[in-house]
Amino acid sequence: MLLAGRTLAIIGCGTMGEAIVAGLLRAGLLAPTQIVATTRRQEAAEAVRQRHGVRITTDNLQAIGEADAVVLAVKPQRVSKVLHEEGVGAALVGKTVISIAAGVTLAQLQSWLPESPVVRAMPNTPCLIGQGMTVLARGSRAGDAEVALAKKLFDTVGLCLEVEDKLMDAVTSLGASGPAFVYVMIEAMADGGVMMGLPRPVALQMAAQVFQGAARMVLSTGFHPAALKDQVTTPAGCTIAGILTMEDGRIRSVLARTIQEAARVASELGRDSSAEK
Ligand SMILES: NC(=O)C1=CN([C@@H]2O[C@H](COP(=O)(O)OP(=O)(O)OC[C@H]3O[C@@H](n4cnc5c(N)ncnc54)[C@H](O)[C@@H]3O)[C@@H](O)[C@H]2O)C=CC1
Ligand SMILES: O=C(O)[C@@H]1CCC=N1
Repeated sequence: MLLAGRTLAIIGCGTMGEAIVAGLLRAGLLAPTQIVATTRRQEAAEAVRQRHGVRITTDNLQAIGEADAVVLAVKPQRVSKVLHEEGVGAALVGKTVISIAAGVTLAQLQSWLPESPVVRAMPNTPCLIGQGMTVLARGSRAGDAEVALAKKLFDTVGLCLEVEDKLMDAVTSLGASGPAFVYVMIEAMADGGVMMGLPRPVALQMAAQVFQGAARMVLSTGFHPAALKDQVTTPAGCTIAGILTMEDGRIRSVLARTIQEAARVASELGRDSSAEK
C-alpha cells in the first residue's frame, strides 16, 4: 500500500464517494481496511460494504474519529448540517478535510472548520475507472503536505490539477458535469449511426471509442484540436460537409454556453448549505 498506516473517511458514500472508493481500491493506494465510509441509511451502508469490503457506518463522528483525513461527499445542501453535528467540528481539528461538494466555497468551509486544513476538490465519476479529472483549491490553513495528500489520492484515480477557489465553479461545470455532456454527445452520434443503419451496440461502441481516440490525440500529441480536425477534413470530402452541418446548429456556442450555464448553477449550490445548520 502506498499510504501505509493512514485511514481515510468518506462522509457520504453515494455516487461520487463510491467512485472515489472504488478507484482508490482498484489502484491499490489503500486497502479496504484503511477506508471508513458513511451513508445516511443502514441499508445503503450495507450495500457499500458488500461491494467494496470497506468499513462502513452511519455514524459520521465515529468514522471521523478513526480517520487521519476526511473526504466530505454529501450533497452541497447537507455539508453545513454534517459539520455542525455534535462533536464533528472538534473531531476534525487538525485533520485534513477534502470537500467535493459543488458550490460550497473554501470561505464557507473554513468558517465552519476554523482549525482544520481544508482542501476543496472537484472530481468526476470516471475516477471509478482511474480516468478521473480532479481539480483542487487549497484553503488558507492547508499547506503543501495537505495538498500533497489530496493530490496523491486524486492522481491515483486520474489527472489532478490545482487552481484558485474562484475558478471552482467553472471547474465543476467543465470537469464534474462534463462527463454527462459527453454522454449526451456520444448518444447523439450513435443515434446518427443507427439512423444510417448501424446496429445500436455497434454504433454506441464506435461513438465511445471515437471520443476516447480523439481525446487521447489531443492529450498525447499536444496539437491544437483545430489542427487535428484539419487532418481529417479532405477537400470536398464528407467530413467538412458534416462539420458545416454542425456549425449550422451552432454547436460551438451551444457547448460553450452549456459550460457557462452549469457553472452559473454550480455557484448557487452551496447557498442553502449556509442557511441549513
Ligand atoms: N455525482 C457527480 O458526478 C459529482 C458529485 N460531486 C459532489 O459530490 C457530492 C455527492 O454527490 P453524489 O455522490 O452525486 O450524491 P449522492 O446522493 O449519490 O451521495 C450522497 C451520499 O451522502 C449520504 N448522506 C446523506 N446525508 C448524510 C449524512 N447526514 N451523513 C452521512 N452521509 C449522508 C447519502 O446516503 C449518500 O450516500 C455532492 O456534494 C456533489 O456536488 C462532485 C463531483 C461530481
Ligand atoms: O450536477 C451536480 O450538481 C453534481 C456536481 C457536479 C456533477 N454533478
